[in-house]
Amino acid sequence: MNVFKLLSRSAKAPQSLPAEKLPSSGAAVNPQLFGHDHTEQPTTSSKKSKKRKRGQEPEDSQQELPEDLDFFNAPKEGSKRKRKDRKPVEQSEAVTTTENGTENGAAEDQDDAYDEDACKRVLRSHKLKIHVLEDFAAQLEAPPVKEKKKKSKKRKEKEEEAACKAKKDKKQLFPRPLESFAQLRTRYGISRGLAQNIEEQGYKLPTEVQLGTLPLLLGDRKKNTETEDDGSARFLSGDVDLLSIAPTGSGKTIAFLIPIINALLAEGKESSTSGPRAVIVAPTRELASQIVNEARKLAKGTGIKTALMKKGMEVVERPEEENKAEAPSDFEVSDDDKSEASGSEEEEEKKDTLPKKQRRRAEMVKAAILVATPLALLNALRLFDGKIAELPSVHHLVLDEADVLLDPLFREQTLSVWNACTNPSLRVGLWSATMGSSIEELVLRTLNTRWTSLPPTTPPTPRAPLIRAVVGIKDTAIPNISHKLIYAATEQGKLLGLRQLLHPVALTPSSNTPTLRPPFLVFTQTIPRATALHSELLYDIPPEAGGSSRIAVLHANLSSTARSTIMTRFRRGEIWVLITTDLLARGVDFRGLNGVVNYDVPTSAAAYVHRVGRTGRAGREGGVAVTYYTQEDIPYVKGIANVIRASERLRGKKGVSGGAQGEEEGEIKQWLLDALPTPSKRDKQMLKKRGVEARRTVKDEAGKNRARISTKSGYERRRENNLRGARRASQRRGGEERVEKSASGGESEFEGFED
Ligand SMILES: Nc1ncnc2c1ncn2[C@@H]1O[C@H](COP(=O)(O)OP(=O)(O)OP(=O)(O)O)[C@@H](O)[C@H]1O
Repeated sequence: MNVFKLLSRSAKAPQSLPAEKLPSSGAAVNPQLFGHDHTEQPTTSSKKSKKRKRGQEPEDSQQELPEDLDFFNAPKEGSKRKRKDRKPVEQSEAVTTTENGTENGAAEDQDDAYDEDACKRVLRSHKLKIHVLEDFAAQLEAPPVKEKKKKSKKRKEKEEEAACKAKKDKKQLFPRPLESFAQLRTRYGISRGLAQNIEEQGYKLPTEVQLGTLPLLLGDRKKNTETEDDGSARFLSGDVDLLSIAPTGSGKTIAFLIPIINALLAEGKESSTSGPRAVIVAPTRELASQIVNEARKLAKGTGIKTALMKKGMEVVERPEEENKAEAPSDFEVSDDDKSEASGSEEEEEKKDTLPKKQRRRAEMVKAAILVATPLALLNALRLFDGKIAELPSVHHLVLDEADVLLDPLFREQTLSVWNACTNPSLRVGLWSATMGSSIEELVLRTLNTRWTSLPPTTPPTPRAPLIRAVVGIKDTAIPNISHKLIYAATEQGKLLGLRQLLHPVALTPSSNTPTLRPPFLVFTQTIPRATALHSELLYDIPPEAGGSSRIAVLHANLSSTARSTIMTRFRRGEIWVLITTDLLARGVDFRGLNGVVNYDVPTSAAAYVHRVGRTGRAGREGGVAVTYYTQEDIPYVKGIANVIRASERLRGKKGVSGGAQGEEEGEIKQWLLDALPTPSKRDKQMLKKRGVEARRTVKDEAGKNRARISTKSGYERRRENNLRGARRASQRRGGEERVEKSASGGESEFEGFED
């Protein structure tokens, strides 16, 4: 008897969730994950907030919300400025208005009520920790002197001492948290156009990562002018490099886009012609195009353009000879690419009237913000002689999903892009929901190398500090979803389990299977497994419910058009079940996704965090993450079980330390954690690199990659194989007979036409 099977059977049947609590039923009243009350009521140093536990309804949730909190509802008549009436905001005007002060000044009066204790309390309640990274603090205390001579022993010792000291007094910062998006204009003086766009997007209450990092990146003007400076003013000037680790779906995208768009607007029109001024790198095309959409919405009407890097676009001027060699006569930029390249529709219209030959040259990116995958950008930067062209115009570099971009898989490409951004005042932002310490070290090393290789300036330019902001517990899944870790024993068991999820019977409260309503994502380890699972499940959805059109597969081997069509259909709700690989594990935002199924276990704890983070976005409750594991996966499941337990601890479940009595019971019991083996470091590395060995793709006789996912037993499959073999053999025999006949006087074979 298998102990895992026995024990997982004993688990309590999960209760079905009320319909209104599903992610697909709409946006959450509050997008924050922790410490809601501090932002619901303006906090002052004298007021203490009452904490509400996650999952518990706010007292007034049934009542009508105050207007400033009712931001997810349709705008009431007359409450919103009409788009048509809005004049495009001139960049210069935006800056002038900003400099002249606030539009209504309403939030300014609250500023004085906030003292440092209040800041500390709010940041703590939102589980937000902000530090200046140690090495940097040490170096700021003793700025690096570029030495020609070898360091003396004494000097080395001194430096080590300074580093130790800095480590001890690790500098924690307490910037004034952003209470509402309205404060972006009143306190941080962002441009009016940008503020209007934020308002039109319905964003009012900032999430944890936004309330902590926006003040850091926009620069707290007030703090800088205060005389009683405790030394933190230089870190709050806005001129910082940032490492931000915040839960999935917590709104990191707008947290890095708002400061960039604002800075570009402040720079003015003059610099708009000299190449991209901000580069955002993302690991997949899907994520990159999502960022482009977000940026375009935020920068609408401001004159700031955003482009998605595509094949055939250029970011640097090439010598004439290279252009000739690089533009083959049959090359033409697709209509789609063209509009992305310049971002201006009028320009595109003009170009369409040009003779075809003139349009054949690669499109030059004119947008101020360029979003790209590392490889696409690197290809565009690669010169004829193999060298990488420089991008000195870039002042802002963002690595979204920084840990995967700096992982060995993308590392070389990402670092090449980073090093191509040669502007000495380049500010870098690294964002992700997970960040290993080795990645942090790599970031520090890279920044150090870049700093020491800069030519000396007079007067010396102060080094920008590297600040790290962490929301919640690092590398943990979001607390607002429920996790099911199910032992399925075999591959067939997993398929049966998934079929139960697809079958409407699974939705009844009495059912012993998890409740999972479409739309949901199903993750597999490899592309062949995703396609095999798709063919197996293709006819599982009844025709009355839409049949095979409701289920689709998305992976990197599909054309980009097919990929974007599937994404659009899934977002529209036409596809209910999307089978995919880790291609969609990171960053992609499907707001109303009800669940995630890990059909194959993720290859690391971080991969689990990102995969399951596709549901429960922006504080939505009711998302479910189902993970099946088989006998082969047992050596690797402990990491995932630990992540689930930590997430349940954040949620406050019973049976998990920190959980209160009377709360729901946690999914991961102590006996399971005790029973699961701890994988070695090497095992973990191998798993990350190769996945579960038993699930790796095998090549069939025809040399094609095949993955077998089927409910058929081994006996049935053998019988079918034998039959197929017999049929092939008889066909071969028939063919040989025909050849023999033709050789002995039959029609001669066709041997081509004579000249
Ligand atoms: N302040 C806010 N209020 C309400 N919704 C928000 C807010 N900020 C962001 N959102 C929404 O939250 C969703 C998730 O945002 P986003 O994709 O930026 O998350 P993320 O932190 O980058 O997630 P991931 O780690 O998965 O990449 C988006 O639909 C976005 O529109």
